[in-house]
Order: sequence, then C-alpha cells, then structure tokens
Amino acid sequence: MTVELFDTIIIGFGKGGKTLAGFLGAQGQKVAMIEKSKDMYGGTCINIACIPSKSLALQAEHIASHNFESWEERKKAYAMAIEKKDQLVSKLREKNFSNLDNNENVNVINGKASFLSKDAIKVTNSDNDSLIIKGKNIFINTGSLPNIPGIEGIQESKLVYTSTSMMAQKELPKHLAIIGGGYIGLEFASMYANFGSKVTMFEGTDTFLAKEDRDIAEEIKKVLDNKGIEINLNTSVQKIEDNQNSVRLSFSKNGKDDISIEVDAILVATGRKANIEALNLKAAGVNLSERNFVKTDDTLKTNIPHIWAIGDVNGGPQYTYISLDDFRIVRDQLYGDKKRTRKDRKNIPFSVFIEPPLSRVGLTEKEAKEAGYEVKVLKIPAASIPRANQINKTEGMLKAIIDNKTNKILGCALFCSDSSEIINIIKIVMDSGQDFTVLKDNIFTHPSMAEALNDLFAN
Ligand SMILES: Cc1cc2nc3c(=O)[nH]c(=O)nc-3n(C[C@H](O)[C@H](O)[C@H](O)COP(=O)(O)OP(=O)(O)OC[C@H]3O[C@@H](n4cnc5c(N)ncnc54)[C@H](O)[C@@H]3O)c2cc1C
Ligand SMILES: NC(=O)c1ccc[n+]([C@@H]2O[C@H](COP(=O)([O-])OP(=O)(O)OC[C@H]3O[C@@H](n4cnc5c(N)ncnc54)[C@H](O)[C@@H]3O)[C@@H](O)[C@H]2O)c1
Repeated sequence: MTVELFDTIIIGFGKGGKTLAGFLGAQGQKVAMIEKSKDMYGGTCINIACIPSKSLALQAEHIASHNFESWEERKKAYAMAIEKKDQLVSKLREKNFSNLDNNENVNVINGKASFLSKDAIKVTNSDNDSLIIKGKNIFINTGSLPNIPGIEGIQESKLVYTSTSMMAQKELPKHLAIIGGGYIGLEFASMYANFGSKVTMFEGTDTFLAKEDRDIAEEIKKVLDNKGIEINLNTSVQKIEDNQNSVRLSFSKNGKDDISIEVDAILVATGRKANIEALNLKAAGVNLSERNFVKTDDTLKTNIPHIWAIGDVNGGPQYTYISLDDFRIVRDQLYGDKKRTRKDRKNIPFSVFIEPPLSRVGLTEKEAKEAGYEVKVLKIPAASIPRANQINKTEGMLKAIIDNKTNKILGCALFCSDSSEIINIIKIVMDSGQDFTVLKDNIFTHPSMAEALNDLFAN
C-alpha cells in the first residue's frame, strides 16, 4: 500500500481542528483532515450539540408561549421544530465542509483514523477501503462521547436516548425521564418542558446544582418547578424495561428501593468520555490521564513530541470555545512566540441554556469565602430590569461577588435573559483587572439587559 505524506494530520473535524486546518492550509502546509462520518463534517457543536440544541430550545420557548389546545398540535409543532433544526444543521455542515474543501492545501478524507505506529495512521472508510498516511505533526481532535451508566436494561431498551438520538426523534414524548442533572439534563429538561412534555429528572448526587450558591440554585429550581419539571435528587436508577410503547424506570431514592415510573422516553445525560476507542493509541505510545482522556502538557503536546490533542479529548473543559482556544495555543506554539499555554486562561465563563439561561464566571460566594476573601455580595432580581419587563422575561436574579479590600470582581452569576451575552462583559472586566465601579458608572444602551449591570454594581 502506498503511503501519502502530509505536513499535518488532524483527526476529527472539531472546532479546534477545523480552525487549525484552515490556518495551516493558509500557511502553505499540506494538511489532511480526517473525519469518520460525512454527517459530522464541522464536528459535534454544529451537528449534534450546541447549535441544534439551542435552535430547538429557542423554538421550544416560542411553542411554550403559544396556547396550544391539543397534544396533536404540540406534536406537530415539535416535528416542525426538528425539521427546521435539521435544515439549519445541513446548511452549516455544507458551509463547514466547503470552507476546508475550498482550501487547496487541505485534503478532507472521509474515514476512521487508527494509529499503526507513532508516525503512521490508517484511515478506513465505510466501504472498508483504507489508506495509510504519515504527517510531521498529528493532532487528535476526536471529541467526546456520552457516558452510558451500567444500568440493567439500558443497552437493550429502544426508548433510551442520548442527546444526539433524542434530537433526531420526530415524536414528542408525553413523559420524558432524564438521568443526570448537569448541563444536558437541565437544558433538555427546560426545552422539553417548553415543548409540552412532562419531565422527570433523576440526579445521583444529593444537591441540586451543587457547584452553584444556594440562592442561585433555589431560584433556578423555582423556575424549573414552575415549568412542571420534577427533580429527584439522591437517586440511583436500577433498572430499565421496555413495555409495548413505553418504558419502566425503577430507581431508589434516599436509600429507598423499588420505586418505579412509566415514561415514553429516557434521556441519558451523565457526562461525556474521551472518544478514543478507534484510535489505537497504544500503537502510537500516547499516554492517557487518570480520567482516560489523552494526556497533554499545557501546550497540548502528548508524551510523543509530534502528537498533540485538542478539544474535549484532552480532558479540558468541554466547551466549543475551549476547543477554539486550544487552536490558539497550537497556533502560538507553531507560528508565534510559543508563550500561550492553557495556564493563560483566566476566567472561563459558561452558560447553561435553560430558560432563562444561567451564566457564570469566576468564584461563587461560597468559594470566595472559603478562599479567605472578605466579600461584598450584590444582588438584584431580574424583575427590576426594564428590558426584562418589556420582553416579559422577569424570572431570575443577578449576583456579583466583590473583594471588599480591592474592589475587584471575584465572580458573577447571572440567571436572566441574555445572560450568555452579558457574562462576557464581566469576564473582560475581571480579566483586565478593573474595579467593579467601571460597570456601575458606564454608559450602556437602553433598553437592554446589559444596562442592568449599572444597577447590580450600584446596589
Ligand atoms: C448536547 C450538547 C450541547 C452542547 N452545548 C454546548 C454549548 O452550548 N456551548 C458550548 O461551548 N459547548 C457545548 N457543548 C460541548 C461542545 O459541543 C464540545 O465541547 C465541542 O463540540 C467539542 O469539540 P471538539 O473540538 O473537541 O471536537 P468535536 O466537535 O467533538 O469533533 C470530533 C470529531 O472527531 C470525529 N472522530 C472521532 N473519532 C474519529 C476517528 N477515529 N477518526 C476520524 N474522525 C473521528 C467525530 O466524528 C467528530 O466529528 C455541548 C455538547 C453537547 C453534547
Ligand atoms: N451550555 C453548554 O456549554 C453545554 C451544554 C451541554 C453540554 N455541555 C458540555 O457537555 C458536557 C456533558 O454534559 P452532561 O450533562 O452529560 O454532563 P455533566 O457532567 O454536566 O452532568 C452529568 C450529571 O449527571 C449526574 N450523574 C452521573 N451519573 C449518574 C447516574 N448514574 N445517575 C444519575 N445521575 C448521574 C452527575 O452527578 C452530573 O450532575 C458538560 O460537562 C459540558 O461541558 C455544555
């Protein structure tokens, strides 16, 4: 078999990988982008994660504001939302493919990559045709996959879904059970409740949103309760059994066994693991971390000097914007002053896209106090914001934690409409080391959610 040589091989069409491919191609490098599925050109975010889930969440909000009289109408509206989401995804996938395909130095190869040695990779497509390629640098950007817990009956059930298969379902479940109360669990709970499903959630730990301050978590719980979402904490799902058109889920709660409910579908949202199974990393001698992600140093190099890992697969925070930042580190290592590393990330903001979204950056009040800061805590209800009233989204609250000694912002939790935008303003103020007063006294547009920062920090 002939061996094709490249300057750079990128395994996986993820955010970091596709951005890197475009960049290196523009520098004149001969790049191979290997993607195992044509349906995944563009990666997880645009095909099966951020973009489709947020498209559906937005449509679900619109559907919730309609007073549909019958279940049939809701079902139809849901099927249309799925179709609209599919159209959006197709458009983005084509665009992502052509962005790289039009780059004369980038060769998109469809097939599953597997290491033969630290230098050679075998790529096998769905027709079982294969080729062998070699590259001076190799980047693993294969993302993550759902963690499926070892619950009796879970593999056999036809009514158990992951976030990917759930978003492909055209039939709206009347009653949806969700295992896991993290990002995906909460976002899908909020979304399916808005579509009209009854949602029952099962979280293993005994504290709702354990990483958040209790006042924020309670406010979120109140909003989810109002949507009719039932949240069961300290639960362990023990067994799943399909019936004719439904599925029985048996669980224990607070140590009490043998409780069960009958639902129409079950979503499993219990975290995601590194997508490395097909890679045969042993052949390359690449080390894994204790959590079974690809182990890298802070410049994203593995123990094999020319093999790197970027995105979810390296065990960093699982966000598209972190995969993109991994690209920036690599760009700097290859073409810059080699100074940028993972350690440079100051305050990583995040948003959980429930309705309204929760966005946070920096420390919680609890974390700040535990770290020994003397804090000033500022809070306002979302209902006090003119824009929130104008758009009829008055649920939620905003909270900031200030270092009393320095006037610096230590952290901020925004549970309000548009918080996923506004949190980025706070991040910039924190990163640039400005006092909180810069937000108190700044000129912001009106009516906007951002102007609430004047009030929050004047409070
Ligand atoms: C439902 C859901 C919602 C999310 N929402 C958000 C959000 O709102 N905001 C946010 O920032 N993050 C969100 N995330 C997380 C985000 O999607 C991921 O962090 C991000 O997509 C990871 O990108 P990546 O660069 O690591 O690789 P990916 O985009 O995961 O790309 C990996 C690619 O590698 C391919 N591949 C795997 N193995 C092989 C192989 N052996 N050979 C060839 N190709 C291979 C895969 O097919 C895939 O296309 C969400 C995740 C999920 C599941
Ligand atoms: N808005 C966003 O940025 C966004 C949205 C969705 C997903 N994501 C990313 O995707 C990742 C995966 O999301 P996720 O929700 O699957 O994981 P997660 O880690 O956010 O939450 C998993 C939850 O499941 C619980 N759990 C684990 N095993 C369980 C079991 N057997 N029974 C009951 N509960 C159990 C955990 O205690 C945890 O609360 C996230 O960590 C996040 O980085 C990001």
